[in-house]
Amino acid sequence: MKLGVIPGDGIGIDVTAEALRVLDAVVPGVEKIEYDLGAARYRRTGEILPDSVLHEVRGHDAILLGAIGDPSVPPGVLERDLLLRLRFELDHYVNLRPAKLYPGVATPLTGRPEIDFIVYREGTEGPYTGNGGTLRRGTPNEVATEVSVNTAFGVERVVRAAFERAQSRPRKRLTLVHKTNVLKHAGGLWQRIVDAVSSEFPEVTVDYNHVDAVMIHLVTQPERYDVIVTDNLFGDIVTDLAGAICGGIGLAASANINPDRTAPSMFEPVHGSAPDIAGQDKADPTAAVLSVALMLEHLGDAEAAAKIETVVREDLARREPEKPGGTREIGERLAEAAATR
Ligand SMILES: NC(=O)C1=CN([C@@H]2O[C@H](COP(=O)(O)OP(=O)(O)OC[C@H]3O[C@@H](n4cnc5c(N)ncnc54)[C@H](O)[C@@H]3O)[C@@H](O)[C@H]2O)C=CC1
Ligand SMILES: CC(C)CC(=O)C(=O)O
Repeated sequence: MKLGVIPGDGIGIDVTAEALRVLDAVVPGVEKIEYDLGAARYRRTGEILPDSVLHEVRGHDAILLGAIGDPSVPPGVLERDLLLRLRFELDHYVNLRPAKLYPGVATPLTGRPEIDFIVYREGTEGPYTGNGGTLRRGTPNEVATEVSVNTAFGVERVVRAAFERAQSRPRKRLTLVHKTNVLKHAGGLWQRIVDAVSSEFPEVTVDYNHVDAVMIHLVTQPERYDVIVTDNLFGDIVTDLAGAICGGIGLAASANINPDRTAPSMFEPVHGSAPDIAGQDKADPTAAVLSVALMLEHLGDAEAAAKIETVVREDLARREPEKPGGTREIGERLAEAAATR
């Protein structure tokens, strides 16, 4: 396996080191090429993602990414031209984000809700494409537009992938999340495509929730969800809340998948670069470690993926909520447990 590694910025660097420690313990000998991309390179050279690097990255079996974004760089520059460019150029149209409450993990919700759902977030369209513009900038009459791009092709392929996943899960339930009561053009397209594709999956129960209602249901009845399919922006927001109810954003893993395998898929935690705790041994590396498990599963090594998930599950069950350990300590614990399994 040839792995491209982009630690990126802030805690991306901290958690990636621990994710690789665990990978090495489970699958020794993986060839890793590390890329110096992110704020440091940008400050030093002005480069964000040179075409030559993008070309090289394409040749890997998978990419492991930490996080992108740094306060020393104007907001969005690296996020758009590095992270989103990778997702778009490598056609990561499924952003798969599992939300699972592991036994023993404290949730801010009352009781012991059952939480085990997966979000299929469209990854190449929506309002993240940069379409739009500004008129009369800096004047009282300034106009700003941010266009949400939704193509029938792009929506259908992620909807189909979500149905296939729902079909394979015991509950076989798929929820479209959108805002069709207001966003009639894009929402209408999503709804029509879900309706059309549903006829191919008669065993899957389909329903629909407005995204604002999902914010309520995730807190009051998270067990109602099995597979959620939604657009790029709604999926980004829904999965931060999903992380928070499952014990914290430091546990939330994510996979940017190119299901057609025309380019490598990219695995990264849901969280960002967290400059407030970067370099302080405070970041929980578990999300990055679980992202490695998603990567191994995608690459066909289900046994190694299951081993990582088991080790994480056992560690979470034993962790003291007030003293989970530092970034390195958690990484070492997980790697040691994985190596001796
Ligand atoms: N995929 C990516 O690379 C993403 C990058 N970003 C970028 O990251 C930077 C910071 O963004 P924020 O909005 O602050 O989001 P963030 O996810 O970096 O941090 C939000 C809060 O969660 C905490 N947190 C995050 N990860 C944690 C971990 N592993 N362990 C413990 N606590 C953790 C942080 O300390 C902070 O209080 C920005 O530049 C943003 O654009 C944001 C989200 C995703
Ligand atoms: C471009 C990213 C900063 C957006 C984000 O939060 C994400 O997609 O995970």
